[in-house]
Amino acid sequence: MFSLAYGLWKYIFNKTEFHVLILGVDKAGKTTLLEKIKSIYLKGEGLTPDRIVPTVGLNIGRIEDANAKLVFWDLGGQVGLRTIWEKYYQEAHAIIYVIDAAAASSFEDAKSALEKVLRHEDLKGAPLLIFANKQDLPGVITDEELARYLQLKELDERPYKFQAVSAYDGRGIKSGIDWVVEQMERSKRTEVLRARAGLTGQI
Ligand SMILES: Nc1nc2c(ncn2[C@@H]2O[C@H](COP(=O)(O)OP(=O)(O)OP(=O)(O)O)[C@@H](O)[C@H]2O)c(=O)[nH]1
Ligand SMILES: [Mg+2]
Repeated sequence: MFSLAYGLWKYIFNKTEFHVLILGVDKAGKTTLLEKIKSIYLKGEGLTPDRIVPTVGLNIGRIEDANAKLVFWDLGGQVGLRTIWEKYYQEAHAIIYVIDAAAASSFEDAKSALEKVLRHEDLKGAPLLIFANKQDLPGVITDEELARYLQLKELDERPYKFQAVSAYDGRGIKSGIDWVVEQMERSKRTEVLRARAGLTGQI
């Protein structure tokens, strides 16, 4: 009886856990964003930009919002480290792709790396949030301009959104996260990952 009641309690009150993969070329601002996300959602935790170094391994961040637990995986974007990205694809519910909107010289690299990500079978149907980062800098391009520049046909195969953000002042981050949570909650891919894990509401 107790286990039945406990099972029901867990079913009702346990929040779904989602895995969000943060990708993008080196210096796009992924780790700075992750630390800003932590400081927004965990009230005060999170490193300041001056303490962040280029990522070689994996940074993990965990937050909770009203309905969901989110686990962020932030990987290194240097060319030699991008082969590691695909090891995380199968388990990811969604992708946040970060672009330095102030560095026109990085756009081509960012575009071709994103094309490769979107072509990968293991990410089929995963919602994609594209952050046009560094909006606090002069001369940045907007999220709409970035969308026009990228023009990827692979985008049509999944829910996607462009969002202007700054990992320094935090603008745009919360509405981006709200969007990605909503997408993951209703995503067919979430059902597939859940079925694979063989657990209800536990992936
Ligand atoms: N002005 C400004 N600078 C930023 C912003 N986000 C990141 N930066 C700076 O951009 C540089 C790279 O930031 P990182 O967070 O290390 O970039 P990354 O994408 O994690 O880089 P890798 O780990 O090498 O892949 C650092 O000097 C950051 O302080 C932002 O929103 N505004
Ligand atoms: Mg990093």
